[in-house]
Amino acid sequence: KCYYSNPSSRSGHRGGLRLPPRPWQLPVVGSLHHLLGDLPHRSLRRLSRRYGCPHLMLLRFGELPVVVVSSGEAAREVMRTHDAAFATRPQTATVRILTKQGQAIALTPHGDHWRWLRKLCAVELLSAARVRSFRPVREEEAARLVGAVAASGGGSGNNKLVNLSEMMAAYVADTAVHAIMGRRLDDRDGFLRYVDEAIRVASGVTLADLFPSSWIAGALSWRQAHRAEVYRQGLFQFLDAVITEHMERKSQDVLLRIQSQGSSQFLTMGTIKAVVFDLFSAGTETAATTLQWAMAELMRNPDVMSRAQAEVRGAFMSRSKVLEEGLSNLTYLHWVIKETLRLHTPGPLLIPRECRETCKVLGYDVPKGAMVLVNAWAISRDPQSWEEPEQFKPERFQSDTRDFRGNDFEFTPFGAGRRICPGMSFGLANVELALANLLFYFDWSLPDGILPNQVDMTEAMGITARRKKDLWLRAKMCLNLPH
Ligand code: HEM
Repeated sequence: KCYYSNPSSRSGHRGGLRLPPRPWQLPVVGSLHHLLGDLPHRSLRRLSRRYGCPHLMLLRFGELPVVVVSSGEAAREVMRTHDAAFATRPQTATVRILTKQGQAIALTPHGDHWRWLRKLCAVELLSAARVRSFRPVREEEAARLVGAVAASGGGSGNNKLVNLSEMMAAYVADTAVHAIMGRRLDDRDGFLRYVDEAIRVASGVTLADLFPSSWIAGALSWRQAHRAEVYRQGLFQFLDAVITEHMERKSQDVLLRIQSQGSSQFLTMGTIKAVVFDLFSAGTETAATTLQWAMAELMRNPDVMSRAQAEVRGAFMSRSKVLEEGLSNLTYLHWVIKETLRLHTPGPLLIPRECRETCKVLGYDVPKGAMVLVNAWAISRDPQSWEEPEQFKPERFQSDTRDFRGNDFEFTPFGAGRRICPGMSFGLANVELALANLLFYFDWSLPDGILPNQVDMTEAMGITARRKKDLWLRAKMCLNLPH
């Protein structure tokens, strides 16, 4: 225990700063050993509880200071009170390689380029009017999802197991691409492989990031850098083909229209590709993950499934199909989605931020340059803020008016402040329509021999909280498909 700092020195004053408390550290690696063996958001919650750091905790990954935010109170300070000071993103070596040819939005530092693209999202790409205009695309893709489930085992009389995870991921990818580019991709599976790889590559931290002062670490990082470079080149070739074909068809796509008018210095061809991929990837993984957990929770909680299904069928039975304009009346389904986002926050640590200037948070100094991780997953399961936090109970929202739109800091699956997700309405519209359709047309059951409380809820290793195993279910069609 020779490296254990005694409790009184754990929130030390150093260089005139009152730093947040920290668990014991090892020389060189700092706090990294604390994260071994479990998912990052789970390890960080365990650490903050064990070492009595309920709000803020200071870690060190190699030489890099990392501040972890674990309470709604501290999240409010970071994403509202001092939002401007925390509105930039760390530029790791991998991020620099990935954004060499064009900066998009999610990983881009705070500044004019990012501000301009956010405005473009708010006004053009993801505005409420634009999201409404995608309705025919969503309805077409939701009908295809229902058709695909019926064809692969859910048709009447047929009751085969279907890989619902795979089908929902395909639906979400097709909807995002179809809406943004005007049609589906021929090579959707190739695209999904790039998204998968993007999340793995972008979340990688190299030795050079951990030990910026060491040339040896820099030299040893070449292999990771090379892998990121090869990935970037492959991705841009793929996007070249997609965008060239798109331009040849002269689609009136917003990004290309603005670029052809030369109305901004920021919108180079490299930026267009990067933004298109940012929107595809940010919109695909998160919404697919939400749908997969929602269906898994419904299977684990048959009473919730019955109530949600009764609501959807009651609302649409007379019209024999699900219509988007009726979705806003489905209060219970909306609670189911909220509860899914609370328990299974798709980005459990949001996207890392960086402190731009030393800043006082709840009496502690967060040093300039520190990476800041908001553990939104732990905060939305915090027993100080939520009753029975580990239980899936959509009814809690009957009396609890907290929402995920960035004003309730105990519940921020879309982040908050300047960096809040600009695709929230688009993502939710995709999730709601698909879920309503799946519950309307089919009765669902588990594979033989599996009881509701045995549904596997293991999360996969990584920075997103996706399911480790695909969800295989039996679908029995209850209503005829509309012609
Ligand atoms: C259920 C669906 C979704 C969830 C849970 C989600 C969640 C998030 C989160 C947690 C962040 C980081 C916020 C922060 O750092 O404070 C984010 C950022 C972002 N999201 Fe989403 N997202 C979803 C859907 C979408 C969709 C459909 C799109 C676009 C098509 C999108 C585009 C983006 C972009 C561009 C950013 C970066 C914003 C910036 O850095 O300024 N997201 N999202």
